[in-house]
Amino acid sequence: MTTFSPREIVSELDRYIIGQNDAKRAVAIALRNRWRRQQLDESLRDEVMPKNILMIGPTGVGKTEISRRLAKLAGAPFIKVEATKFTEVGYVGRDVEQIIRDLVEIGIGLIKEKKRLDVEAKAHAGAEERVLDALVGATASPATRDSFRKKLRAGELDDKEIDIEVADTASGMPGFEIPGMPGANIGVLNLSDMFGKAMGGRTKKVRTTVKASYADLIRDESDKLIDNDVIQREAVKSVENDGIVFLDEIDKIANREGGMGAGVSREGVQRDLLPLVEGTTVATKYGPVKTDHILFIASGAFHVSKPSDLLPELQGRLPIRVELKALTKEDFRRILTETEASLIRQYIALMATEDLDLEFTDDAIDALADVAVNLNSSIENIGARRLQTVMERVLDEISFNAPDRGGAKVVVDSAYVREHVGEIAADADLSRYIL
Ligand SMILES: Nc1ncnc2c1ncn2[C@@H]1O[C@H](COP(=O)(O)OP(=O)(O)OP(=O)(O)O)[C@@H](O)[C@H]1O
Repeated sequence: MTTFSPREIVSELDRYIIGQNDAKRAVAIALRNRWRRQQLDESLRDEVMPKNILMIGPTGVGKTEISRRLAKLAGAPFIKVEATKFTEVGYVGRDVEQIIRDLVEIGIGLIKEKKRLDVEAKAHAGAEERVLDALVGATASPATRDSFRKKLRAGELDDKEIDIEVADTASGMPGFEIPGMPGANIGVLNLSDMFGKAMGGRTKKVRTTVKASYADLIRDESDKLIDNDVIQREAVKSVENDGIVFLDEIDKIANREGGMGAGVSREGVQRDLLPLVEGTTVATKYGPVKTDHILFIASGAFHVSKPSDLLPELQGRLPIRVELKALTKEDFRRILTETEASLIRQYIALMATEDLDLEFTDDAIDALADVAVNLNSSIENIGARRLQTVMERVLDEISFNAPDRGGAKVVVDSAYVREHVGEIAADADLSRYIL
């Protein structure tokens, strides 16, 4: 849980996402509200429901990115699901609960990672002992052990091969779901957990180098140091209080009449989703999870349908509406140059690994933005995603030949950009396939 103020949250998001201020503000307030709720007395705390958000805007303009970055900032479990997935043939109503089960798995991963960091030093020490066991045997004299320890720490034994025994994470009895009863695999999995523990878990022998063995051994040792029950309890709590569900393509299920052949009707999917958004309890293999305080961010372009086509109950549960704007050429320029992990920075860094000094002139950035905007308007508007395809094409040759050109400096200017994508971009039919 972050203690950032809404202003600080927005400025954090500004590092990665250009523009879209309304959406950033809305999610910043939602996140701050969670912190505020936690400060309340228990009795009032349960009454405060999250104000879920409906993001309206064309594809590729930052809806998912804003939500994902927000979750990262908050250390919150985050999941993105396409609402249309539930209209497919073969889905049954209660499948939507799987969203929450998946979110808990994500929560478990996050908490585990956090706990692993807490016990890292101890786990590293344990791993070192096991490497020494593998090198000199568990019965070697303390003096021998110490001399090997010195060499080990000096990195002199890094490439030596050893046999180690680590937990076989792929093992365990397979859990299976009973059709029509999602979550009914609980018993089976608990059994395998129980047997796993009673038998000390299944292990496998692997031959590896000293250096490479550490990752596995540290994971193994930290798993011994962290208590699974605590992780599960904390993960459920974190999902209940901090979880964020991003429901994409909500506009595609917004049609009220749409009875659709063999698939589940769109209104049916809305009805299935409603309890989750309103607050229900979902059975997971880690115990019941209440969805009352999970934040839902629904998103869609709403080109054809309107938010008012959603079921009234669902509309009421998505009270905050924000509109995201289509990106302009200037936005594209800024996305290329100003964001923390911009494509330009990524390519420069990647080429630097080949000792190639890559540079983009200002007019090259201009040309890249220009090509992307033109393609978006002539073929299909896919928003900032267009930059990826354009950049890939422009840099294809440089990227392919980089290993042969170590030490060189390559300057990409507007002429270079036009030379490499200009022709394709001008030919609408060709660009449909290539850019
Ligand atoms: N305003 C922006 N600033 C920086 N990068 C952006 C922006 N908008 C989109 N991008 C980049 O474009 C890609 C697609 O954006 P995103 O996933 O947020 O799309 P979206 O609006 O959620 O669309 P969809 O609903 O189709 O998923 C991401 O890699 C993201 O980093």
